[in-house]
Amino acid sequence: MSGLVFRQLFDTTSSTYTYIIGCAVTRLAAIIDPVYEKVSRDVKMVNELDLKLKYAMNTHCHADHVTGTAALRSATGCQTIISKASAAKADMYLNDNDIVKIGNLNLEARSTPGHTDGCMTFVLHSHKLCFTGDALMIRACGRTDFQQGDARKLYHSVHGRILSLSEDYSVYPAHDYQGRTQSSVREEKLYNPRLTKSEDEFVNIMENLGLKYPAKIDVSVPWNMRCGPTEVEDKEIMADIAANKPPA
Ligand SMILES: N[C@@H](CCC(=O)N[C@@H](CSS)C(=O)NCC(=O)O)C(=O)O
Repeated sequence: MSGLVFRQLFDTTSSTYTYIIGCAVTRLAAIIDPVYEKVSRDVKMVNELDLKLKYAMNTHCHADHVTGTAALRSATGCQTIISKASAAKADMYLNDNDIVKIGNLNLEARSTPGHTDGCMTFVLHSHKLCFTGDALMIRACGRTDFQQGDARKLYHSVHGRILSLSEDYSVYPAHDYQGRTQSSVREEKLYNPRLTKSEDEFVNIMENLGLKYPAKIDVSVPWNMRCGPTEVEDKEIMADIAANKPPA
């Protein structure tokens, strides 16, 4: 990928993908959807790639893991970013169609609500990549039964803002639970078992997913509304997260 330094990292506990996107010329970088317990790994990787972290961003206020964005700011001096519509705390807030400049790279922020109101998909047109968070997953999509979940909104977000990209765009989600790493707009248009259906059928599927609530929802949402802990992988905080104890 000419001009781009790109890594996909995985957290086995929450099945979260974290992405590093770096400009090969200026060495400036952004990290998307970092996990609190993995911040040391991420800082090491950024350093080994000879990058300087400019932004730590979230696609949305996650409900299943605590974000590493504020800890990355403490460790590297980067700025934290989330959508304005998320109502979560950060240094910078994104609105629909905003562009995040990372050296010579331009990352477009597309509002894709439905899993939460503040969900954004980040699109790197120069390299035909999109980071879909929990809006579009591989052969799946984000659930719509809590936070501000709305299946009809999600259906229109995914069709209007993601599957409308050209078919050769690669799709990188925030999670996969079956070991898959990436997809494409073409594959999801053809094979997504939910989004290939009519809107009404999609709503029916989403109302009957029968998923348990994420184990860490009660600790993740309050932390993520404040950008996560500022301490880097603090043992007591990690023990509290493991014990489902929300921030004071
Ligand atoms: N078991 C996991 C939570 C799994 C889950 O609910 N995943 C979410 C995204 S994280 S809020 C989702 O939208 N899943 C959709 C799907 O079809 O799997 C846990 O306990 O954390």
